[in-house]
Amino acid sequence: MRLTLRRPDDWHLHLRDGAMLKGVLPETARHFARAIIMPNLVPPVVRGADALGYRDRILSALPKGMAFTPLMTLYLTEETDPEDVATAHADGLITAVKLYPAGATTNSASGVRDFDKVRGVLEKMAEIGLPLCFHGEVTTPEVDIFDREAVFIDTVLDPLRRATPGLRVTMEHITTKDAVDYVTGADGHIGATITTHHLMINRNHMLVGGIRPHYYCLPVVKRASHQAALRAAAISGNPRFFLGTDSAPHTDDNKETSCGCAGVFSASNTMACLAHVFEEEGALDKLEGFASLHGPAHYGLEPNEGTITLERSDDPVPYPAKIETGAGPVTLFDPGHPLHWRVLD
Ligand SMILES: NC(=O)N[C@@H](CC(=O)O)C(=O)O
Ligand SMILES: [Zn+2]
Ligand SMILES: [Zn+2]
Repeated sequence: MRLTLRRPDDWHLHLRDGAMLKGVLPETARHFARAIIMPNLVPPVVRGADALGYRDRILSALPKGMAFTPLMTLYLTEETDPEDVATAHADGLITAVKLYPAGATTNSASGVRDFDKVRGVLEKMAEIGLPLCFHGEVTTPEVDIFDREAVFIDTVLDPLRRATPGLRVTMEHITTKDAVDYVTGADGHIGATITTHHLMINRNHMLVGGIRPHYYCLPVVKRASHQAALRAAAISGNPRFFLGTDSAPHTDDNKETSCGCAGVFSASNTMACLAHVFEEEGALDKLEGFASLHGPAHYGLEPNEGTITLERSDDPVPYPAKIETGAGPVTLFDPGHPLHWRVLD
């Protein structure tokens, strides 16, 4: 069986920099035409000039003959200048601004502690129609890590949206039924990305029978009922839900250790995984909307002209356990069962 789709985009991607960038970029560019590039480098991509430099480094790292458009973002800090953001937007340099609550995830130390301090930037963004992407978890020490997304919705997101009418928002890598329900029911311009791995695993996969560091990411995978809600949203055809892989490479050294980094690297086999999920759900006809159409519509862009074709075989399709990068080996997401789909060249 074959399935042809508009060429997909990845609306949440970490490419890092230097040797890691060189190693992981082809894995995404092989299947995806565009991606929203996360700005959580060290130091982060804060000003328009930083985004310009980073975009150049990405394009220089792209192997000859591959086509790929990085859609750049700025990392919101309490010092971000609304005018710098507006200029970067007017120059066509950035597609969104990314909000990390300080301390919520990998390289988020320069993020926002006091939301009043970014009010001016958010108002400017609402005025010029520039979307805000955010990592939606509170960092309050007393709040259980499995509850941090749901508490963020009630205590940060909803008040922030009410205080900034017209702000276009993307809730990144949603992991709960609470988020699905909020995004489904909210007024105004709102969308949510869902990762490949949150559709395929829940916390039992990470913790039963041994701890699997390559399944550890943030927001952490939740119980099976939340996974089911994410699957239902992904196959619903609701244009508010679309693919953001959150493919987030860390070297094996940094994952397989007593205090491992958060992040799942899934760029290479994401499309095979998604075909598996949508087939399992009897919803292969909804995959194109999720991976290729809803994201561009949310960001006000045209879908890609090109296509990719997926092919199903009865025999499992092999894929590498890890990729070698100049920064070290990076383990690829393994859903824990065979995959039968491949993207044809
Ligand atoms: N998702 C993750 O677990 N990690 C991401 C950061 C993020 O997207 O929160 C990373 O940069 O490694
Ligand atoms: Zn995040
Ligand atoms: Zn991410």
